[in-house]
Amino acid sequence: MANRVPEPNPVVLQSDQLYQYILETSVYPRESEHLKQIRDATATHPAAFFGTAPDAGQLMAMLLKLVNAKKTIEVGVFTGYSLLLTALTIPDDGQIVAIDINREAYEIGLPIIQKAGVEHKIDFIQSPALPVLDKLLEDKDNEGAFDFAFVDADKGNYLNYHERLMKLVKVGGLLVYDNTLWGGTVAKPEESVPVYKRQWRKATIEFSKSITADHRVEISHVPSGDGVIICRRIC
Ligand SMILES: C[S@@+](CC[C@H](N)C(=O)[O-])C[C@H]1O[C@@H](n2cnc3c(N)ncnc32)[C@H](O)[C@@H]1O
Ligand SMILES: O=c1cc(-c2ccc(O)cc2)oc2c(O)c(O)ccc12
Repeated sequence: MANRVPEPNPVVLQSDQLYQYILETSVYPRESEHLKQIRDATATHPAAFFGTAPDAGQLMAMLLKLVNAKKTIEVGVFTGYSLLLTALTIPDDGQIVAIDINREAYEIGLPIIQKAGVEHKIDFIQSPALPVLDKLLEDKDNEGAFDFAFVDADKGNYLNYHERLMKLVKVGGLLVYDNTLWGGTVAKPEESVPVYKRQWRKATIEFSKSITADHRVEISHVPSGDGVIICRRIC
């Protein structure tokens, strides 16, 4: 049913119809039943727009497969769309450290994650993410121990997350950041952007600039969903 409700085009594709075309021809037909259920369960949430865009999710699943990700970190879980897709994609003995300040939203998706039979792969930690990442780094065994990280939380902290994740993710591993086009506002004059969106717009532009200047990673900035920056750690 949720497939039939037009999704807002989070970015500046040529038209909403084009975004709908991508979803209906390439994304929804391949989306697992349990992921659909999480979208349905989230649809009436006042912050339903928080959920990772299904097209960006499909890209993420492809990346997880390409690097044979087994051990991952997720910062920003909400109701669990990106978390469930990660859990469905990594092997049965894979492991996800999933961090969010809000457990209430996670509990909306949790029964679906349980039905999907992948809860055993998830270590959900209710906390601000920075202290959790710092705690992980206190154990030297965690350095380079992760294959993949996905960040979809407070945009002002992306660079702080990046510095820590660069130590936790192995050379050759991927760090993926969501909302890097911030609804297309990054390319608009500040005055034309609603005031409430300006702070995250500025943080997003600064993050993007810093990542481009960071030669420890190869990057690709993809206009999928609300924009995704993919970083591959090279040293
Ligand atoms: C956009 S939502 C994540 C969406 C999720 N990836 C999905 O697919 O549904 C952002 C989440 O980040 C969480 N968050 C915000 N600030 C945080 C912080 N400092 N540490 C951990 N989580 C945080 C919020 O509680 C919220 O659930
Ligand atoms: O509208 C939003 C807002 C956020 C957001 C802002 C501040 C935080 O501390 C966490 C999250 O994230 C969003 C998001 O990830 C998305 O895909 C769409 C909209 C928003």
